[in-house]
Amino acid sequence: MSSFVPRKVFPTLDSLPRSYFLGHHRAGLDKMKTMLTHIDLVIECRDYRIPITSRNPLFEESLAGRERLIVYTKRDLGSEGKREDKSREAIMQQWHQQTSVLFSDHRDKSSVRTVLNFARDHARAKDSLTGSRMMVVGMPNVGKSSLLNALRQLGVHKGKVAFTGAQPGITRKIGTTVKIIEAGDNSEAVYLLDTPGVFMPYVPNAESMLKLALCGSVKDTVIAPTTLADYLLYHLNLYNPRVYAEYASPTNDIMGFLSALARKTGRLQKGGIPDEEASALWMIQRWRNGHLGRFVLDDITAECFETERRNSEGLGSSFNQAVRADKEARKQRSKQRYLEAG
Ligand SMILES: Nc1nc2c(ncn2[C@@H]2O[C@H](COP(=O)(O)OP(=O)(O)OP(=O)(O)O)[C@@H](O)[C@H]2O)c(=O)[nH]1
Repeated sequence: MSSFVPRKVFPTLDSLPRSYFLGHHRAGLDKMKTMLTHIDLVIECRDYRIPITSRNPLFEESLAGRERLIVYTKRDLGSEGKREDKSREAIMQQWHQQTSVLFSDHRDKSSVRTVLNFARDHARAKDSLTGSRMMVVGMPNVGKSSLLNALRQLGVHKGKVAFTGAQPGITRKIGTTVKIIEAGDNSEAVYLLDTPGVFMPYVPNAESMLKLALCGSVKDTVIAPTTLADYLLYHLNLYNPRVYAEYASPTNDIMGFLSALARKTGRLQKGGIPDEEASALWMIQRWRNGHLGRFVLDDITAECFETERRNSEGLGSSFNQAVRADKEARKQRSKQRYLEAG
């Protein structure tokens, strides 16, 4: 153990796909824009484990002009309830001086109550006779529907209305508004609208794509599971290699690690050959469920958010290019279909 040296950087993988902007993402975003005039508050969810990488600049461009609350979801998966969490969260608060910021774990009533109270106060301040309408937005699989269900459960004591799931793309269309707060003495009812997750048209670099994939924002078929597992192993080693002590000694060798994991967990193919791909998927799932350490993948410093924001502003033309390329590809596909139909 004392001689083990974790990798300090992960190799750049230029061949990784860097787009995942699907048809229902575009359609969802277009619809959100048309509905914006009827919305009093946009609740934007970002993943606590990748607070910088899960920021989608499209929301800034498309949903500008509405008051926004940023909720960092899945806090339980990125924090261990230690003192460092407080200082990390203080920095994250500082990033958004003009915007309110909250942190949530959909199973933790006190954090859900904080979001509910914010919504109630916002509605009271607006003082509308017809109630207040809010919209929850965010990247795929960030936890929007889970938050909506938790708010409804706590606010009006009603069961789950929105489907949730471990893979992205469960919500495909904007649903109907759901009541999360009853009308009371001092305020009208509050309604919340669930929306489909929207991915960014073009991810600025390969490492960001790995982070988004690891946190479940893209389907598990987009990046090879062994590549993703290698990226996770790199982070596990930086965090604490002892976290996987029951499966293997500290190592930077992903295939050796996956073989050991396959043998320990019985993931073997015919002839007793370790099934590395199945083991990679299992390892990723373990981490996503909080069983292989709870930590944040992005660097959290006072400056890094601003640097990232400036960088993504510089990428404006790439975003537009990606959108144009996507439009062109769709045009070509429909032309092809038309020709095939004869
Ligand atoms: N541990 C933990 N898991 C969460 C939390 N919020 C959501 N999840 C899980 O994350 C997964 C995705 O949650 P959803 O609510 O379906 O995410 P979504 O943003 O609505 O997903 P899309 O339909 O793709 O837009 C599910 O497996 C949830 O159980 C959280 O606060 N903590």
